[in-house]
Amino acid sequence: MPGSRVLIGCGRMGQALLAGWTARGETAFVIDPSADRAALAALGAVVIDRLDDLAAVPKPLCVLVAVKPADAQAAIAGLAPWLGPGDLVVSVAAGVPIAALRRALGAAQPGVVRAMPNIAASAGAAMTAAVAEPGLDAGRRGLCESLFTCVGEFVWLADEPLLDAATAISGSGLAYVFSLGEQLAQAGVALGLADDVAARLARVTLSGAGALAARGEASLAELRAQVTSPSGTTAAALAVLDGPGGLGELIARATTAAARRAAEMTPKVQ
Ligand SMILES: NC(=O)C1=CN([C@@H]2O[C@H](COP(=O)(O)OP(=O)(O)OC[C@H]3O[C@@H](n4cnc5c(N)ncnc54)[C@H](O)[C@@H]3O)[C@@H](O)[C@H]2O)C=CC1
Ligand SMILES: O=C(O)[C@@H]1CCC=N1
Repeated sequence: MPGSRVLIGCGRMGQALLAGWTARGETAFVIDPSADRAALAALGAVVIDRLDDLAAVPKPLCVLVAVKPADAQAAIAGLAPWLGPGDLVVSVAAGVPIAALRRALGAAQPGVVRAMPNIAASAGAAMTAAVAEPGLDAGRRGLCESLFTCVGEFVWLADEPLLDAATAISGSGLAYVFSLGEQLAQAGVALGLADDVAARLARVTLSGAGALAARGEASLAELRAQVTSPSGTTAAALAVLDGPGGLGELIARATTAAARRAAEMTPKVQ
């Protein structure tokens, strides 16, 4: 890529993305006061201590903002003096709208994208959804896609409010699946299995389901049907899960709460 990648905020999400970039041979400049210099050097990343040092970084800049939502505007505002019309700012901060990012940029006029990846980026298995400002050119759209396709799959969404839905489904969704695994392990213990055996059965079942789903050869409904013998054990369990107050209802309530929370966070960061 011509120009330079700059990562602001190298915590859980930033590090996962950075590892994907550097594995592809991309160099990146990292701004994070808590940066683990040795770990970043091992990845081939360059830590920037003073924003003034950005003056020497080859342009155009492609800036990925991965700080907490409450820190996003301040982090971007600090960078604004070094940003121009040919640059790109991509924020993964949940609930921080493009308008708030644009306000923080002031007179600087880089292209702006808001994206929602997930932490499976650290395993090269992320799902990222994103919305670009209207008019963003194809070159920078492609550049944005490349930030995320090296760690998983990517989709553009038509409207910014849909990002709250994506946050509720794929951004946070891994945690629901892990929670399901925890519940399975606890249920195994209740049925008489030793703790470690129950935990192993649950973990490998989760990863097995993920592996089958990742093949993409069958829909999730088809995969479920393959496990479900008529009048068998799985059918007995699914009758409970599909019943009143069951999994469908719980997931609908949980994802509605997540999407609502993403929308609630918005005014606090403007
Ligand atoms: N953790 C997850 O599963 C996902 C997180 N996100 C978003 O990613 C963002 C980061 O989340 P995490 O990585 O989980 O948080 P984190 O707390 O692990 O990392 C945030 C990092 O930002 C650094 N930081 C704070 N202020 C800064 C500043 N002004 N300049 C440079 N660095 C600064 C901190 O030192 C820290 O290392 C959040 O906005 C979150 O909404 C999005 C999708 C999934
Ligand atoms: O919980 C959060 O706010 C972030 C956004 C999506 C996943 N983690």
